[in-house]
Amino acid sequence: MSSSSAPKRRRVERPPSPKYSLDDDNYEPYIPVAQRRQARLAKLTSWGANSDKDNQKKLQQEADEREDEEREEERRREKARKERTLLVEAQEVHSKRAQEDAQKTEVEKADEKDAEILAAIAARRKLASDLELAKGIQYSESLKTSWRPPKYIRERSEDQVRKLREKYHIIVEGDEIPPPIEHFADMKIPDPILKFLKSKRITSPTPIQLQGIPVAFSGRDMIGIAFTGSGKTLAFCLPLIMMACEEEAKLPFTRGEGPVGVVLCPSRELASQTYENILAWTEALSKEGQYPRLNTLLCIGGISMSEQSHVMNKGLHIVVATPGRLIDMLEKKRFTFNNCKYLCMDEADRMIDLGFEDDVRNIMSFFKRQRQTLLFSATMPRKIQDFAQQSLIRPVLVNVGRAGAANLDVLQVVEYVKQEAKMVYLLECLQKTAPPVIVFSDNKNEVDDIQEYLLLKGVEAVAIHGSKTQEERQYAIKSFKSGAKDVMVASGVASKGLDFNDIQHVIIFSMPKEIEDYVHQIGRTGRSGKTGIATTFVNMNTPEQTLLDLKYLLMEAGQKVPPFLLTIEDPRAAQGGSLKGCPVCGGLGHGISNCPKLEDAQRRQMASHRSNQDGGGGY
Ligand SMILES: Nc1ncnc2c1ncn2[C@@H]1O[C@H](COP(=O)(O)OP(=O)(O)OP(=O)(O)O)[C@@H](O)[C@H]1O
Repeated sequence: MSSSSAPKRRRVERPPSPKYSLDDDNYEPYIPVAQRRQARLAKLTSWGANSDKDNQKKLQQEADEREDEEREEERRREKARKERTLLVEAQEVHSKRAQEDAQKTEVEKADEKDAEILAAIAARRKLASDLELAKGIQYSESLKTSWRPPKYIRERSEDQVRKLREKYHIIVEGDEIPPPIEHFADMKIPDPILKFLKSKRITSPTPIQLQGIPVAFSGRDMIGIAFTGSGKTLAFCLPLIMMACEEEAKLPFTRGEGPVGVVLCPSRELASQTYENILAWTEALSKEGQYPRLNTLLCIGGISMSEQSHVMNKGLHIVVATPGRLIDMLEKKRFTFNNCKYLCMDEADRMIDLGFEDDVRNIMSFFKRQRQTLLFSATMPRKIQDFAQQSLIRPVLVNVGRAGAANLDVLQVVEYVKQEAKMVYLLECLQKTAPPVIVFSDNKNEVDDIQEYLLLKGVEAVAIHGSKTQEERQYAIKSFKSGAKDVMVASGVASKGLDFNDIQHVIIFSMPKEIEDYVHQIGRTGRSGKTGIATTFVNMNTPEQTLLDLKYLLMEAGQKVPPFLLTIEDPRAAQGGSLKGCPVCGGLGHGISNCPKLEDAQRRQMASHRSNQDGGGGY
C-alpha cells in the first residue's frame, strides 16, 4: 500500500462546551468520569475493529484493481502483437504479389485484365423484364405451337440431319433442335405466300431460312446469325405471320385486341423496310380470300401515329417498332402486350448492347404471358450471345459462318488515300461501276460535304444521317430506291439491315472505328447471292487497331491484303499472346482491353450518368 493511498486517521470531533440549562434542547445529563472513560475506551476499541475490516476490504479492492490492470495490460500487449503480425503478413503478401507480378509475362497480365473485364460484363443484369426478375418468373418450356415438319423429314436419322447442316455450313447449339428443311413447300407455308415469294424469285430457302424457319415455327427461342443479305428478315417474319394467322382464324380480333407479336429494330429506316415486307407478305396471304387479313402497325419516331388510325381502329396483329416510340405507345396504353407472345429483335446485338439494353428490358416488362423470343443479326459477338442466352428458354443457336464475318460475295478493296485527296479520288472511284452506289461516312458534317461536292460535280446524290428530319430521310431513301438518284451518301444510320436493290458499289469514305460497322456497311452490296464491290479509304487518321481488325477480316474472307496493311504488326503476336478475336465486338485484331466498342459504351454510360445527375436523361 502506498503512503499516498493510506486511509487518513479520523479525528475525534469534540462537542463544543454546552451552556447548560434545564429546558435547553441540548441538555446532557451528568455522567461520571470513570463511566465516561470506559465508554470512550469501548468506542475506541470498536473503531479499531472497523478500521481493520476497512483496511482488509481496501487491500482486496486494490489487489483486484491491480489484477484488472495487469489483465488489461496483457490484452494491450496481445493486440499490439497481433497487429504487428498482421502488418508483417500484409507486407509479406504484398511483396510476394509484387514478386509474382514481376514473374508474370505481359500476356498473362493482359489475360488477367481481360478476365476481369469479362467478369464485369457477365455481371450485367439478366435480360428479362423487371416484373419477371422481381417475381422470379422462370419459364422452363418453349412456347407450344401446332406446327410439325412433314413425316419424312421427322424420320431422318441424326446422321442425315448432320450432313445436311454441314452441306449448308450451318452450326447449331441447343437441345432437341428441329431439323433443317430444304424446300419452302415442306415448311407448310401457305400457298399464296409461296406464290408471292416465287414472283420475287425467292424459290428455295437460304441456309439461315432452312434451319431458322423450322426452329421458329416450332415455338423455340433462337439466336440467328448469318451474313448480311442472306434473308434473315423472312426467317423471323414468316413465323410471326403464321402465328397471327392462326390466332385470327381461331377467334377474329376486334378493336383494342392484339398484337400477337412485335419486331423491334434499332433504326426507323430498318423498321419501315421490315414493315413494308410484312405488308407485302400479309397482303399476298389474304389476297385469294382463303386466309384472313392481318393488320400491321408501324410504330417509329418522327411519324404521326394518327395516319395509322385505320389500323388502330381494328384488331392489331403485328407491330414493327423502334424502342422509343414503342415504349411511348405502351405507356400511353394505345395498345397493350397482354396477349403478345412473339418478340423478335433485328440487328439484336445493337438492341441489347449497352445503348438499348434498358429499353429492351422496359419493353419486356409489358409482356404479361410467356413469349417466344428471337434475336437476329449478322454480327453477334460471343459475349452478347452468352448474355442473351441466359434470358432465353431452351434457346437454339443457328449460326451460318462466323458471327461478324464479311459476306464472301463482296469484293473488298482497301486503298490508302490521303485525307486531302479523298474527295477527288471519290469521283474517280464512282467510275468503277454503274450506279447505284452508297458512300459511307460516320461523320454527319462529312456526309453533307460529300453530297454538296458530288452535286457540284453534277452527280445525282442524296444524303441521309441522324440529324436530318424524318421527311428528308424518307425522301432520300425513296428516291434512291426508286433509281431517281444514283448515289446515296449515308452515315451509319443507313448501314444496318437496309436492303436496296442491286447496289453495285459501296465506298467507305471514312473507315468506322468498329469493325462490325464495316461488315454491315459493305454488306449493303452482294446481297441475296449477287456480287458487289466495296472500296474503303484508309490513311494516317485510321487507328492502327482498326487497320489490324480490317487486315484479319480480309484474310479470313480470302481477299487481297494491300502491302501497307501487311506491314502492320499485331502487338499481341510480338508478346507471344493469343490472337483470339475480341469477345465484345468480334474484331480479330485486338483483345477486349482495347476494344473500341467497349470504350464507346463506357463513354456513353458516363455521359448518361452525368446527364442524369444534371437532371437530364430520359427519352
Ligand atoms: N430465299 C431467298 N432467295 C433469294 N433471295 C432472297 C431469299 N430470301 C430473301 N431474299 C432476298 O434477299 C435480300 C436480303 O434479305 P434480307 O434483307 O432479309 O437480308 P438480311 O440477312 O436481313 O441482311 P442484313 O444483315 O443486311 O439485314 C432481300 O432483297 C430479300 O428479298
